[in-house]
Amino acid sequence: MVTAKVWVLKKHFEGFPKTSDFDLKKIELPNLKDGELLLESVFLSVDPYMRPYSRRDMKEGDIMIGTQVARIVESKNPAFTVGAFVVARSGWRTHFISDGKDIQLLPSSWPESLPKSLALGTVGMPGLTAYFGLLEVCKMKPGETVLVNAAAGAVGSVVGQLAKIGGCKVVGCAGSDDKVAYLKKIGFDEAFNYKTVTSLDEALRKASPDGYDCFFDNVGGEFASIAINQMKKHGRIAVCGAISQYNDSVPQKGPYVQVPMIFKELQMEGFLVTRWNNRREEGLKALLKWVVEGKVKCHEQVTEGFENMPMAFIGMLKGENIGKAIVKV
Ligand SMILES: NC(=O)C1=CN([C@@H]2O[C@H](COP(=O)(O)OP(=O)(O)OC[C@H]3O[C@@H](n4cnc5c(N)ncnc54)[C@H](OP(=O)(O)O)[C@@H]3O)[C@@H](O)[C@H]2O)C=CC1
Ligand SMILES: CCCCCCC/C=C/C=O
Repeated sequence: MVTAKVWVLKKHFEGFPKTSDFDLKKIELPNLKDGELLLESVFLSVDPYMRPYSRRDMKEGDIMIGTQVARIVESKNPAFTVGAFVVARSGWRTHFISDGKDIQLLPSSWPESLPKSLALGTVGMPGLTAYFGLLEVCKMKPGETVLVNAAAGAVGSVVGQLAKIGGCKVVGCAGSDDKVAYLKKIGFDEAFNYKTVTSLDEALRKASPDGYDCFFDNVGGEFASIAINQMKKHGRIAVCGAISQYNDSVPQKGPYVQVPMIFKELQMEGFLVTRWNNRREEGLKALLKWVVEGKVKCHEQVTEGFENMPMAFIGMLKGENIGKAIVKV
């Protein structure tokens, strides 16, 4: 008999999440039936989507949603061997049972030297978000200028590096000087701290006086309202996230997008990475290749200990992470 530790949503978040909104519980797992596997989480992901999705999909008392890299510790399913690593969407749990249908083995070409936690970041859902958002929504072309915010995070840092690989000029904004230094280190052409500039409008203009062809928006709100005015004619905006609004109790008011959209003839498209689930293999293969070749650099903010999951989640929402926020069990 195995005892799993799980984090449940004790109370729906009101405004910014608090550690008291979570409860740590223990669950006894039953013995395996034929066809089942017992898995042990090794790395867990904390992601912004957990904040809006908790309100949409969860009720109080549910186990927190989320993804992990897990090791198979027992198998009664001939398709899965003990010791193999998988990506699962089993929520905030140390151990769980699967029938093998809802898990994905790490690609067989995964190098032994590469941290398996990258399957939750650059070579996982956030990397795929950058890949499909840039290629399919922004439709970036060589020679164009790409703007990305939350640029030092899991998605943003990949967006900037893929745009460089694609022959673009890249401007990134982030919320600390350390993050700005990181962006320059990984090849962004221009980067600035949006929290310390005197005028966001001026900083965006200085970074690209001709404006922007593509805007990969992870933040929404006021930032997006200002940036939209600096799009070039026929520019494309990929509305990926709106993290500046996820913790609002009262919805933010405009300014509104219609006038710049009309006069600049912009395209603005929201998307979910799951739209390209049928091209997941293609995206992961490309991302893994770039990482192995050293063309895409990865950084992780690793919090040690399953008991620190809520703290890691809250820290990520506050902007404490450079690169992907991960919890190591
Ligand atoms: N559409 C889709 O399918 C997907 C969308 N997303 C979205 O992409 C965005 C980035 O996700 P991800 O890369 O995982 O997260 P990050 O690793 O970028 O972490 C979140 C970052 O957001 C920034 N941030 C937090 N609050 C604010 C705020 N009020 N204003 C501006 N910036 C803020 C912080 O960076 P800083 O210090 O720079 O402020 C923080 O580090 C999120 O909006 C997320 O919801 C993610 C995956 C899939
Ligand atoms: C458990 C994986 C779910 C991935 C969906 C991500 C969509 C994100 C939207 C905003 O953050």
